[in-house]
Amino acid sequence: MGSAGQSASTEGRRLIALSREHDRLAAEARTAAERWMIASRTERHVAGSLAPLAAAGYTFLHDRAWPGSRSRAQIDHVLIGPGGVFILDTKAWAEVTIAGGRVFRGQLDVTDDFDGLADVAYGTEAVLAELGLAPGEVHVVIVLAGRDLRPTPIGTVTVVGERNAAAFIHAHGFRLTEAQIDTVVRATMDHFPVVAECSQSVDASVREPVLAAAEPEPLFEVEDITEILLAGLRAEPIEAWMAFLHPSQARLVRREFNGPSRIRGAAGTGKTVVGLHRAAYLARARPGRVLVTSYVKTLPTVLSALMARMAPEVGRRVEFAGVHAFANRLLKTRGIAVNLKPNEADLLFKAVWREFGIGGTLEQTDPDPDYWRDELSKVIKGRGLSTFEQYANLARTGRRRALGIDQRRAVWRMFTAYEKGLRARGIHDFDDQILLAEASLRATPCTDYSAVIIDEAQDLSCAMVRMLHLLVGDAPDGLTLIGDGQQSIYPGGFTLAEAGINIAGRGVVMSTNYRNTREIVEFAAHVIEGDQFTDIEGAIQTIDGIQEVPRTGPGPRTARFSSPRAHDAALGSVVRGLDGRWGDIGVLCATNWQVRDVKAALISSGIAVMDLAEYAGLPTNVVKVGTIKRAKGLEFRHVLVARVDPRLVGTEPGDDEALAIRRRELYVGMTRARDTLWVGVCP
Ligand SMILES: Nc1ncnc2c1ncn2[C@@H]1O[C@H](COP(=O)(O)OP(=O)(O)OP(=O)(O)O)[C@@H](O)[C@H]1O
Repeated sequence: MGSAGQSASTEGRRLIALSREHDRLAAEARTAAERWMIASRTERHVAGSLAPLAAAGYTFLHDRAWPGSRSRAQIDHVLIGPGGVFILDTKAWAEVTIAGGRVFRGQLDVTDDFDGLADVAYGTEAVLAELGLAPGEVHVVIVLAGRDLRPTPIGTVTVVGERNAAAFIHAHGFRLTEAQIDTVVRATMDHFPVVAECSQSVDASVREPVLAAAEPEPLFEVEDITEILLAGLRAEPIEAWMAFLHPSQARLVRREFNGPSRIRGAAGTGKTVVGLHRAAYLARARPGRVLVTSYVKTLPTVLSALMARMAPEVGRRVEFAGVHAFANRLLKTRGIAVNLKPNEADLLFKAVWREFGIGGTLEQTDPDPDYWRDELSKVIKGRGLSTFEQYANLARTGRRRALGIDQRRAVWRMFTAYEKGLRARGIHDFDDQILLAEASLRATPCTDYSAVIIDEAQDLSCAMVRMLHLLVGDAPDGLTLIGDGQQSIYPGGFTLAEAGINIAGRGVVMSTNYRNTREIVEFAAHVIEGDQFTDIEGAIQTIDGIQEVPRTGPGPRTARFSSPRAHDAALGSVVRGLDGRWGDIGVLCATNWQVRDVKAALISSGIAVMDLAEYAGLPTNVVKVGTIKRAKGLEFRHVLVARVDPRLVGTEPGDDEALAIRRRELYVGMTRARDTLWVGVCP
């Protein structure tokens, strides 16, 4: 009996413990169920709020698996449409505040909770870059359910209220074509698989519950939806390359370089396009500013306008400045006085040339004072040489006249007299400005920049490259040099080794020409055929690889005139004979005075013109006229290269450096043309 009573009591206790365990599990399941129900209601509601986007061409993927994860974590929505790819996570958070770039839920800082999604976006970018999608087209959006909150960027994600989400997405405009959307949708479906239904069997029988149909009120009226759809239409149109690249370009945009790198390639191979995307990518991916710079002072303005359309969200994180403007600003902020007087410096040079050049060994070697001005500016000051020994031993890469020790002594005498003259007058030239900036950065480093991208790097002096290198040093992905030695139009070349920069194993060559037609590429290549030049990588180069040129068009035309007057008189009718808008036409000359004459000729035949010096990349319906130097890096549908010296076309290239540089300049002018090229030759 004793033992029977005992076993009954044990069984009783066991059942009580079991029922308690059931209660605990049931409570847990109820809490979990509530969470899921809230999440599901929230997600469904948010999905409803986004529904107007379907009419605007968006495809919705709901409840997708977290890529590469076995957990049950889900991505609420992935939207793919004309504005790009949007990875959405919905949050039904009650008390949310955003302050100082952080997100708080009540007192709790939850900003770091978004890191996982940022990683998902990073992985998605990599997968879609294989198709050519530019990395900036993948966005992470945190939607706060039921809330009204304007889009607020937090690191690489954007937090937005449910009410504002659809308009925010559609305001990205029409960046992808239907065919591109289809391609991206297919790859995105593979990348974010469907969540496998979880089939936990439930050992319980319950009465079918009767649920009240308590769906929340709709968030939008018809007017709201119309407004959302209009937002997309109002977005600025973009160029094809702003959202979709060639896969090799998209890969290069994201490529990690463990130190300074160089992107090389002939005109029109998309180097600047990659540079711009890379600037935006680096600005998004890391703290600090990104500097995009170039020798041509108008180019950064144009690139900045392109960036504003391509990736408005990176905003002020990417800074565009000509290399002189950058040095000027740096010195100003640091309170270093520069008394820049280029005209007075020119007069001073003329005086020292009269005293030390004319009638001596230098004039015998080359009677052109400009050659010696370049020797001082590009060879000596462009490198910041400070002792005669340095100059005596210098290789003088790319200079056409070999100088013996006596000639070098004579140059050095002229140089020291010039420097003394500058100091006596208390003035600086442009080279001083760079050298001062370099010295200042050496003494007091600047840590504001995480990356520097130099476009048309072949045109910078050695000291300029050294100064820019000091901003980022050899940091991974810090310095990117973009350029083409074939387009080098300033004398006094140097090698990167001289500038203390090592790019071993980090040089990339681009070889597909996206800008010009095959006819234009072949025609322009003819001008520089056999041209040998020393590239900043140090090797003597001829033509940069075989270019693939997918586009074809009409053959370029050459018109020969007996005088500049006859040439200018014909220009008006050539311009009128071109189809399309005047804004698509660029008329390019070698010198400023040719520009002045050509502008006058066009104006007198009733054609509206604008000087390239004032051009800021905005579409205007006027013909752009300017020097080829100003047109560096730019492009026009139709290009008229005007007043071309007959010596530059048709004859064999000699070993004359000045002529070789002018031929390269002509080549640069010709390769600005996308579709048609006209070349006016006159003595
Ligand atoms: N993936 C692409 N798809 C379509 N067009 C492209 C693509 N990449 C570049 N382009 C076009 O080619 C043009 C030339 O590109 P970009 O200006 O980057 O060349 P570049 O190599 O810097 O030329 P340059 O050395 O002459 O300045 C661009 O303006 C753009 O119109």
